[in-house]
Amino acid sequence: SSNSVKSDARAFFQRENELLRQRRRNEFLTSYVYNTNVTEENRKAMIAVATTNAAANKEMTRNVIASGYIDSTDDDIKRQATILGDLGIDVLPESDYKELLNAVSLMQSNYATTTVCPYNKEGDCTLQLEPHVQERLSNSRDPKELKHYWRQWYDKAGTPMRENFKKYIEFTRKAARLNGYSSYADYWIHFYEDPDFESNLDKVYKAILPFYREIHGYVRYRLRAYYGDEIVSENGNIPMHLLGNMWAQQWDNALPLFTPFPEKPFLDVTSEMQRQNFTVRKLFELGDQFFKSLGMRALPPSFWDLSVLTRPADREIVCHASAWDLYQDSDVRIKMCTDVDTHYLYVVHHELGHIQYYLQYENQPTVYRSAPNPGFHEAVGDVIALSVSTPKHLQAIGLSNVGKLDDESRINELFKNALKKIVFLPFAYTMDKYRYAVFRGEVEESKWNCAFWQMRSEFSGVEPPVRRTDQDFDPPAKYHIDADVEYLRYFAAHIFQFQFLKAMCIKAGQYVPGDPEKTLDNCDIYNNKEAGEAFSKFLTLGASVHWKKALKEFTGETEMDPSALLEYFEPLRKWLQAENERLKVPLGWGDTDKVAG
Ligand SMILES: C=C(C[SeH])C(=O)N1CCC[C@H]1C(=O)O
Ligand SMILES: [Zn+2]
Repeated sequence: SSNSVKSDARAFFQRENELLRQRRRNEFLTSYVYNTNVTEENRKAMIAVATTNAAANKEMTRNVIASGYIDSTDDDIKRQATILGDLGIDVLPESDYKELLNAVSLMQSNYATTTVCPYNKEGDCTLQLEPHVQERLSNSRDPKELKHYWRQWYDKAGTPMRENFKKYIEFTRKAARLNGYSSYADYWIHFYEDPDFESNLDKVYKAILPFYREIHGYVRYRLRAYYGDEIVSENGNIPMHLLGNMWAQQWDNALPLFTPFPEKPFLDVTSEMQRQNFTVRKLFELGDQFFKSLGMRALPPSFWDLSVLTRPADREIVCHASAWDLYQDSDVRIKMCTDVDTHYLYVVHHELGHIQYYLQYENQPTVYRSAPNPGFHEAVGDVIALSVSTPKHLQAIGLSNVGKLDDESRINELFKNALKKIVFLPFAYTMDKYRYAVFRGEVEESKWNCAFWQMRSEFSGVEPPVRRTDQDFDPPAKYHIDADVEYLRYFAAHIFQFQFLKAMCIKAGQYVPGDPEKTLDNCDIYNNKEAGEAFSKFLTLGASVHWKKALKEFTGETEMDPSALLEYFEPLRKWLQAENERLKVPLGWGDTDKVAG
C-alpha cells in the first residue's frame, strides 16, 4: 500500500541523508584544515577525501535514480530524490575529477599566497592583498601608486592562472554535459529553480540601470574635479583604480572624494571603533548580540574555539572570508582575516548571517541543509548589517552621537550605501554574464581577456588603468573566479535583502509607508521578537520547500523584486537627478579603449 511504500522511502532517505552528512563532515573538515593552513600536504589530503566522497555520491545517486522516488506522488519524497539525484562535478571519472580539483585548488592557493612589491621604494615583495594592498586601494589618492598596486595584483594573481582556468572550463563543461545540462552555466542556473531566472535577472538589471547611470555620472564628475582631465575623462569609462576597491565592485572607500555635502558630519564608524579600542572579538559579539536580541540562535561555544578570526602569523591561510557548516553538533565556524574597521564590521555580519542560517536549518535532513535560493544565504547577514549601520542603531551601541540625520547628512548616508549596494549590481551581473558566455563557448579562448574588460565597460562603465591585451589574463584576480564560486547569488541577495528588511521593519513597527519618521533607511529591528520569529521560521525551512513558497510566507511576495531597494534609496535618487541636471553632468559612457579590440 502507499503507506508501506512511504515508510520504505522514509527509511531509504533517512539512511542516505545520514551517510551524506558523515561524508560532508569529513570533506569540510579536511577542506577547513587546508583553508586555514595552505600547504601542499593539506591540499592533497583535501583532494583525496573529496575524491573518495565523489565516488560515494555517485553510488548514492545511482541508488536514488534506481529507486524511482523521483516520480513519487509524495512532494517531499520527490523533492529529496530530485536534489539527491543531481550529482554536479562528482559525476566526472575519477582522474578528471582530480584534475579539476587540482586546477581549482591551485588557483585558490595562488590567490591566497600572492604578494606584491611596495610602491616607489625598495623592499621585500611581501605585501599581501589583505590587509596591505586593500588598505592602499582604499586610502591612497595617488593615481600612480594606485596604478602600481592594481597592475601588480592583476599581473600576479591573474595571468599566471590561465592554464588552470582552461582546465577548469574543460572539466566543468564535461561534468555539465554528463549531467545532461547544456553547459555549466545552466547547471549553476538550475539552483534557482526558476525557468524565468535569466530573463528576470535582465529585467532587474534594467530596472536599476537608470539609477546606476546617475551615480556613475556624478562620481565621474567629482573624480574629474579632483584628479583632473588627463586622468578622468568627461564622458568615458571611469578608471577603476581610483574607486577604492581592487575590482571596483563597491566604491564606498573612495567616498571622501565625492561626498555630496562634505561639510556635514559623518558617521565615521571606523575611527570611533578604534578610539573605543574595539577588538575583533567585539565585532563578532556585536553581531551575536543582534541575533540573540531577535530571539534567534546564539553562537555555540565551539564557534569561538574552532574559528580563525584573524590572520595567523605562523602560516598561510585563505584570507577571503567564509562561513563553514561542519554538519554535526552545531559545529559552525568562520575563517577570515578581520581588522577593526567598517568594512570588516559589514563582513563579520555577512558571515554571521551564513552561520545563523546553518544553525536554523541544522535539524533538517542533510539534503535540505542549504538555501532554496542561493541569494537567500548571501542576504541573511546583509539585512542585519543594514539595521546595524543605521544612525539609530549606531547611537544605541555608542558608535555615533546622532540618532536621526538632517536631510543633507541623510543624503550623504544614502549615497555611501548606494556606493555599496547599487554600484555592486552591475559588477555582480558581469561576474556571471562573463562566465556564462565562457562556459557556453560563446567567447573564443583567444578573446577571453578582452571579452572580460569589454563586459566590465558595457555593464559598469569602468576600465583598467592600463591597456590590457589577450596576453594578460585578469579574471582569476577575483577570488570567486579562482574558487569556482557562482556570483549571481550576491546579485540576488542585494535585491532580496531589501525585501527582507522591509517585511521585518513593518513587523517591528519601524517602517510605516509615507511616515517620514519611520523610513526604511533608519529602521532598526534590534530587540524585535516579531521580526526575529518571522526570520527564524523562514530560515528553519532550509531547502525543504521552493524558495517562492518560503518567501511568500516571510514577505508576502513570490519574486525577486527591486521595488523595496528603490524605495529605500528614493530620496537619494531624486536629489541626484536634480544635482546632475544642475551641474549638467553627462550620463552614460562609451567603449573602453584600454582593451586591444
Ligand atoms: C564576504 C564574502 C564571503 Se561569502 C564575499 O565573498 N562577498 C560578500 C559580498 C560580495 C562578495 C565579495 O566579497 O565579492
Ligand atoms: Zn556570503
